[in-house]
Order: sequence, then C-alpha cells, then structure tokens
Amino acid sequence: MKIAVIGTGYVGLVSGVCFAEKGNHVICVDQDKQKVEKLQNRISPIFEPGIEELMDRNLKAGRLAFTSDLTQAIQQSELIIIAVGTPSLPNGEADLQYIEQAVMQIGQAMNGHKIVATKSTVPVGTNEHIQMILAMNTMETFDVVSIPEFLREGSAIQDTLHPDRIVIGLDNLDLTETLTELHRAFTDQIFVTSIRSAEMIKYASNAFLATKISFINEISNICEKVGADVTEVAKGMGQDRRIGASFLNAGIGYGGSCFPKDTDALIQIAGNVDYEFQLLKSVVEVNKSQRYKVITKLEGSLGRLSGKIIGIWGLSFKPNTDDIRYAPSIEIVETLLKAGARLKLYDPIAMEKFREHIDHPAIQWCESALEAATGADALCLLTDWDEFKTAPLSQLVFIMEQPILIDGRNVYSREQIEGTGIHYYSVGRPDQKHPTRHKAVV
Ligand SMILES: NC(=O)c1ccc[n+]([C@@H]2O[C@H](COP(=O)([O-])OP(=O)(O)OC[C@H]3O[C@@H](n4cnc5c(N)ncnc54)[C@H](O)[C@@H]3O)[C@@H](O)[C@H]2O)c1
Ligand SMILES: O=c1ccn([C@@H]2O[C@H](COP(=O)(O)OP(=O)(O)O[C@H]3O[C@H](CO)[C@@H](O)[C@H](O)[C@H]3O)[C@@H](O)[C@H]2O)c(=O)[nH]1
Repeated sequence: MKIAVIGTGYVGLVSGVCFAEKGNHVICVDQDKQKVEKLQNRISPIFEPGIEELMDRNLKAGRLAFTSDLTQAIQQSELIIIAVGTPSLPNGEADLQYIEQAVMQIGQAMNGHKIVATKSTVPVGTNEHIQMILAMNTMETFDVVSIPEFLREGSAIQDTLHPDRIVIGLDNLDLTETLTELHRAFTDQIFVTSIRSAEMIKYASNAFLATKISFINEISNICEKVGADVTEVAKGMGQDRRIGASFLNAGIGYGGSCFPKDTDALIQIAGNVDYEFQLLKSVVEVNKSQRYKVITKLEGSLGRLSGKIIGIWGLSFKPNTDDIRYAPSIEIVETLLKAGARLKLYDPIAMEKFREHIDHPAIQWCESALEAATGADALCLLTDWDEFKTAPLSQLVFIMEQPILIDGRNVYSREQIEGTGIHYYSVGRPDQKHPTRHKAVV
C-alpha cells in the first residue's frame, strides 16, 4: 500500500519504517526541516534500538522516503497516518492544535479519495472532529479511522513488528478487509471496533497500566512499614494469571510522554461528561508523591542536603530511550538543587536532552557511572539501564565519600549488595546497612 505518515516522532518514524519493512511504500513527513534533513541522511533524530538499521535497509530498497513537503506526500498516497503530538494543556486536557493543523493541511492537499488514520492518542470524539475539518477543507471523498498505537519507547520496533494486538476503529465496514489485510503482516490479533471504542481503548489501557504501577507503589510503601519485601510480594502476586507479572515493578513511579498526559486527559474526558474518575485521580497523586521517596531516603541518611554531593545514575524516564519527557529525574534534580545539593549526573544516552532542559552551576556532567559516584555523599539510581545493573558495586566503597546507594528502581538483589560495604536503600524492601568502613586509599 502507498502510505504517508505525518509526524516523524517516536510513533510516526517507527510506524513508517515498520510499514516499509513489510513491503509498503512509505513517505514520512515532518514540518521540522532539520529532522527531515537528518532522516534523509539516514540519521535517526531519536534513540531507539534497531531504528537506523531498518531505516537504512528500507531507504536502500526504495520503499521509504522522508520529506517536509506534505502536499506531495498526500497526493502520492492512499492511506494517510496522523502521528503528530497531542501534549497536555495546562488543565490536563489533550492539546489538539497539531492534529487540527495537520488535518487542515491534509484536506487542502487531497487529490482524490484517501483513508485518514489517526494513530496519535486523541480524546473520544476527536475523529468526528477530524471528519468535520477535512470536509471543510476538501471536495474529495475520504474515510477517517482510528488506529491507536500501543508501542513502548525503548522496544518500539519489537512492539510494532510483534504487537499483542492491533485495534482498528472504523464506522465504514467496507474498509475492514483493506485495513485488516495491511495489519495482518504484524499479527492476526486484530480487533475491529467502532471509532469511539478504539479511542477509549487507548486511554483505558494506559490508565490501567498506570494503575498497576501506582498500586504496587502503594503496596511498597506499606511493605516498608510492615517489614515485607515488595519484589517478593509482586512475584507472588504475578504468578496468578488473573493478575499477571508485568507492570508490578515498584520504584519512583512512572514518567514518559504517555502515562502522565494520558491519565490527566482521561480524567478530563470523564470530567467533561460529569464523571469524577476518583480511582485514576488517586493513581496520579500516588505517582506524583512516589518520586520524593528518593529525597526522603536521602534526608534520612544524610540529614540536611545543602552542600552534599549527590551522584545520579539515570535521567531518561525508562531505559533504552533518550526521552526525558515527564521523567521523575526532572523533579528529583530540581528538588535537590533547591535544597542546595551539588549534583554529579550520568545517563548513558539522555544527557544531552536533559542538559537542554536543566542546566545549573551546581551540576557536574559526568562521562561514566563511576565518575558520577566518585566523591559523592550518596548515589541515587533513577533509571534501570542495564549498564547500572552490571556496575562494579564493590568499587563504590572506595570511590564514594559515603557509600550510600538509593536504588529508585529496585535493581539490585540482596546478594549483589552483600559484602560490598554499601548502605543500600531501595523502595519497599528492607534496607541493607553495613558497619561504616573507612574510605580506603587507592
Ligand atoms: N511516544 C510514544 O511512546 C507513544 C506511543 C503510543 C502513542 N503515542 C501517541 O502518538 C502521538 C505522537 O507521539 P510522539 O511521541 O511520536 O510525538 P513526537 O512529539 O515525538 O513527534 C511528533 C512529530 O510530529 C511533527 N508534526 C507536528 N505537526 C506536524 C504537521 N502539521 N506536519 C508534519 N509534522 C508535524 C513534529 O514536528 C514532531 O516531529 C501522541 O499522540 C502520543 O500520545 C506515543
Ligand atoms: O512495572 C513498571 C513498569 C513501568 N514503570 C514505569 O512506567 C513508565 C512507562 O513505561 P513503559 O510503559 O514501559 O513505557 P512507555 O514508552 O511510556 O509506554 C507506555 O505508553 C505508550 C504511549 O501511550 C503506550 O503505547 C505503551 O503501551 C505504554 O506501555 C516508565 O517511567 C517506567 O519506568 C514502572 O515504574 N513500573
């Protein structure tokens, strides 16, 4: 099929490349000319494992192209996929300005019948609004469908090539065969439903996953008080197939460009029809306070933080991505700076993006995990990158001022900590304190 993808962010780029990989002819459009130039030079503007290899292969095969010329892309395609951002407005509602602008441009460029598919996450009823905007901007015929995206950053290629399911929301049943056929290249688990249900499935799925995380985080807070270990509790719970083991990792809570904005948006969607989504409001509140556990634990072991040197391992909202949108690290770093701490930051990939967001004279940007730990009064792990999971912990006692490790993602096992001399604090698990050793001279 000939496909145009509007927006080459995390979703648009990955979808475009994966549709090309399955033999379709895909042209990806972005209004950001610098991004397009990079892409044309086979450089991905985002860090996503495997993306550049797939880009390269499909560009060479002539199935993939990048442009900032939206009209040309629309005119040569049968299916137009909208993958522009839908960030939050200050009241939590989804900001639809990029959708509206893109749809207007699509309408004005149309030169015949097109299927317009919305992949961006949009509130229930938005696709009807899209139909209206298109009708106001073109005399051509069109169909609007909702095909929400469920990929996760960091494993976006795998998730797209091997999804658990694909949801297709459509009102014109004549499109069922064409769209099912197109997506069967990825999976047979295709669920065709109404447009409004498809829009709701996306928000409900994210809200449910966020609820699992806040639930286990609350359990972890209780575990700390009653002396249970939340990792064992989660394991025991997860063995029940009705509960499932995934999304039960306690820690400093969820971040990223999706859960925070989509939970806020769903609360607003409910509010707009006079329904107070009490459960989801609590999920959001629990998540907001959970990240401060790191600060409380630091204060508990160091007292006043002013003048203290704190090493930070991990800035991205999760491993294997450079995305820092709504990362818990942002508020933690801001709070530590306000408290007068001096910070040594390290992330394998997200340093540049983080530095564009926050720069401060009290921050030292480090080139390795061990450099960030050197001379620190305490070390906080905020992102569960593999590099940290396999870090040489036994060296910390020699290089840190005080060997205090606050593990915000419950990465290390008791066995890994034992014998290292580290005072280890995690989330919802018993602390492991050791007799203070004097720093050895190395
Ligand atoms: N990031 C994820 O993991 C993820 C997963 C599933 C769904 N989603 C949803 O998908 C949508 C896109 O998310 P993202 O993270 O890829 O966004 P993003 O901000 O990374 O990318 C959006 C891109 O769209 C471009 N754009 C905006 N208006 C345009 C226009 N009129 N013409 C051409 N290009 C235009 C921007 O320049 C930008 O490059 C959002 O609704 C999001 O909620 C995101
Ligand atoms: O048990 C867990 C699982 C995740 N997280 C955190 O939750 C956040 C989100 O993680 P994840 O869901 O893996 O990444 P995203 O890329 O944000 O993907 C989510 O958001 C996307 C955008 O809507 C959806 O498409 C995906 O299905 C949905 O998983 C991260 O901060 C994780 O550290 C936890 O704290 N505990």
